[in-house]
Amino acid sequence: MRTIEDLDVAGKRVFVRADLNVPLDGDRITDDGRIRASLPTITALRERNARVIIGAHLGRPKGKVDPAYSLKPVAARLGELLGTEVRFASDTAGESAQAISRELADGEVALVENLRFEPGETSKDDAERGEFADRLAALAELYVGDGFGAVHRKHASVYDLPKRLPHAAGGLVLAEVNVLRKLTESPQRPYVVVLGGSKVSDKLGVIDNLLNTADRILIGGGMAYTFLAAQGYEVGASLLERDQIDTVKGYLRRAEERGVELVLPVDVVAAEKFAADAAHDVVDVREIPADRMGLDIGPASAELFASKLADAATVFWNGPMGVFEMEPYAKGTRSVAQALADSSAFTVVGGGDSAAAVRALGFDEKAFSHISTGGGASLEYLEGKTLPGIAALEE
Ligand SMILES: Nc1ncnc2c1ncn2[C@@H]1O[C@H](COP(=O)(O)OP(=O)(O)O)[C@@H](O)[C@H]1O
Ligand SMILES: O=C(OP(=O)(O)O)[C@H](O)COP(=O)(O)O
Repeated sequence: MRTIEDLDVAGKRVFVRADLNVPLDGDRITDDGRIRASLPTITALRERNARVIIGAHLGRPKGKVDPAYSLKPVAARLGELLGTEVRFASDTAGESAQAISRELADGEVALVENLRFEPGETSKDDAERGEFADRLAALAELYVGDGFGAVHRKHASVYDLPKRLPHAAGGLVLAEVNVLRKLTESPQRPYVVVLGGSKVSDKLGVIDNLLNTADRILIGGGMAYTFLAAQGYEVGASLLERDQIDTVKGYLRRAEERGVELVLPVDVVAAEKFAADAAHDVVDVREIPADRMGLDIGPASAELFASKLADAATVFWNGPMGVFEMEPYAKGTRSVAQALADSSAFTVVGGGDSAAAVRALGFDEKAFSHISTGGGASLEYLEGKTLPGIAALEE
């Protein structure tokens, strides 16, 4: 892949696709890790007198303008971290973005509004995505792909735009790929993968391939309930991908055939509703009440998972074990993070929320070998898949 050193950026408008998908509480950014991770590339471009136009997404607004998903607070935080004003365009590629891109001086920085406000960004239709990519291409002369957390998405700004402009990979994408490559080439064994979180339908598919590479897979978080249901347990009101139960039964079978240990929770924290102050109890997975939802793994599961991590030589972890944002459901995530922090294994934590969780729970980033900005992106990279956002940069 070309790097920014290979581009002549001075005086040019450079569109940087970053991943600034940070957790928010209202308009307050609760973890700015992804913004910080984007700084080195932006700074390197500014130092070389580029005019930097950043494009990114926030959440999943589904092709419609929704003020709750505005990137405006992100522009403000980015400006604070860079120590310079970040001009904010109130649209993605419309009048506001065009005017700002024309006015930008060398070394200045702008951020356009949430790219997912446009249906063309995420469309499955090549022509619709292409049309939006054309409009984005008109904002700049060069493209830098640096949004590692979104490189697994075949989206206009990730996949189609670099086909329209001379392009290079940013430092973050290069750094992430360098670390993750170690896990795909010859991971030290035992190699343990820990999966959790809430993007269950997105991430279930990776298990198929992980069964070829991992020695042990621990499944917690919202991911666990489809597995528990596949084993015949009632999961009450917990997160469940009902139409994936048969697929998951296949994973359970194949894991056994291949000698891969698939470890599921044995107890969970079952709450009356999705709230910090809801009534909640630890229950055995065989006894989840019909009107309760599992919002964390229980203490016996936390201990079991820690024991399954103790002898690991390599660990990849994506997805919190519970709703760590609410204190009553943070213990499982804390205990997995502690097991990784105590381990002498090569440990990689990936994902926007997983990275935010280890920081929010007070862990020193240095306790882990690498904290990746991408969850789904890392998982798909580990599967050995060609990721659209990387393939486009390699062309
Ligand atoms: N049992 C659960 N039920 C519902 N949500 C959960 C559960 N466990 C974890 N979560 C949620 O999963 C979210 C993170 O999932 P995901 O986006 O897949 O992870 P990442 O961003 O690290 O890739 C967190 O906001 C967390 O609250
Ligand atoms: O948060 C992200 O991924 P992650 O939760 O897998 O780490 C990325 O910004 C991609 O977002 P998406 O999964 O809505 O495409």
